[in-house]
Amino acid sequence: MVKVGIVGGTGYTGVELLRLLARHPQAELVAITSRKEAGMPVADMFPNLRGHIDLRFCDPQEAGLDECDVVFFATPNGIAMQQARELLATGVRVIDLAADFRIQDIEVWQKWYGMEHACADLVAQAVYGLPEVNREQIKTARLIANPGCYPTAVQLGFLPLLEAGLVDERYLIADAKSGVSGAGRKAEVGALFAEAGDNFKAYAASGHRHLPEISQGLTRYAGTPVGLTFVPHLTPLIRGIHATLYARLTGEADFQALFEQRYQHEPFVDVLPFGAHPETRSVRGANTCRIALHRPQGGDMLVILAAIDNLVKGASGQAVQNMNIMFGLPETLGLELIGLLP
Ligand SMILES: NC(=O)C1=CN([C@@H]2O[C@H](COP(=O)(O)OP(=O)(O)OC[C@H]3O[C@@H](n4cnc5c(N)ncnc54)[C@H](OP(=O)(O)O)[C@@H]3O)[C@@H](O)[C@H]2O)C=CC1
Ligand SMILES: CC(=O)N[C@@H](CCC(=O)OP(=O)(O)O)C(=O)O
Repeated sequence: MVKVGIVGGTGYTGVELLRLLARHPQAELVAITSRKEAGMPVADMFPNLRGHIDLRFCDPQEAGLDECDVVFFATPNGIAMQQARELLATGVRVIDLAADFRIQDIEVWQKWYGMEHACADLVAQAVYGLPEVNREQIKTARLIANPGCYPTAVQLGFLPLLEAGLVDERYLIADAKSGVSGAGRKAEVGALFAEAGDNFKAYAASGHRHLPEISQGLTRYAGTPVGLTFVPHLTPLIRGIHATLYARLTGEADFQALFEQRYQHEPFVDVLPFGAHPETRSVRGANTCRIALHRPQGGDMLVILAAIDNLVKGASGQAVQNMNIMFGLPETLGLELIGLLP
């Protein structure tokens, strides 16, 4: 059994980790932290976990995290980087769901995240936890930078085209929409029902902190710097990300076959028939990314549609997928979930 600790058990990614790990046949939850709720039974806060988890939240300082095999940080940006070194030194493996270890260029990270990095040297050791590109490195990783939600959908959508060198990498467009749970569980006016319900808007159109993360990945797959326009939107959904991606073609190929072959052995990427429209509800609660291709009017633009659940393949499901790979477990263990439709 893999002994698991979770720092930040009361946020949306934290409770999603709990939902997945409670039923995971090889995971034993030993510590779940919350500073504000220390002492409270987990199932009192999250009634869906009644009968599945009988632990109480505990303070991070008293959690005994160094006795775990792996610790997930489901905390705001800037927390894992303060504790990772100590945990790694005691042999604990770390999976950070925040962005502390995602960007290799520390100056770029500091600019976008507005803080000084506490352990820049560890960033070089971290493996970016997108199994579809880094599976081999994840197997032996001690520190995983779990990808952001938008970056997961956008990178999986562009990946086969950039690897094949069939699009103009200077003018990529990612038009992405997220549900409100992407903003986390903290109280925020913009996430109130009366603000986000029955409304639709773009935000951070001039620059979102996921831009450097996505660009870093796409540049690697293309083998040359990419030009990306990324505009996120807030939709009145609770869960889900839908990305509409645009790329100008520079060569001809059977694009459908290209995507199907690239993802044929990937358990969590589903390439739909050409011309289909993936829906967020088809992946709600599932660790799946559904992708479909379109070529409007047979022109030279390829449109890729990608849908994920931001809390599952976009966060906690992917984190458990990474744990499975790190501990030599079947990659799909505890993750064979079907989307909740309707
Ligand atoms: N929501 C999403 O769709 C996605 C989120 N992420 C990332 O995952 C991380 C968690 O997100 P989310 O669950 O939405 O966040 P929330 O804001 O909902 O939850 C944050 C959790 O962290 C704990 N926490 C806050 N500050 C500290 C601290 N200083 N030390 C220890 N624990 C702390 C909180 O509990 P307490 O204050 O009681 O200790 C709480 O349990 C974030 O970095 C986010 O960017 C990544 C992909 C998708
Ligand atoms: C809808 C919404 O607000 N989404 C969040 C992104 C989700 C996320 O948590 O990503 P990180 O892990 O990289 O922080 C945002 O745009 O800030």
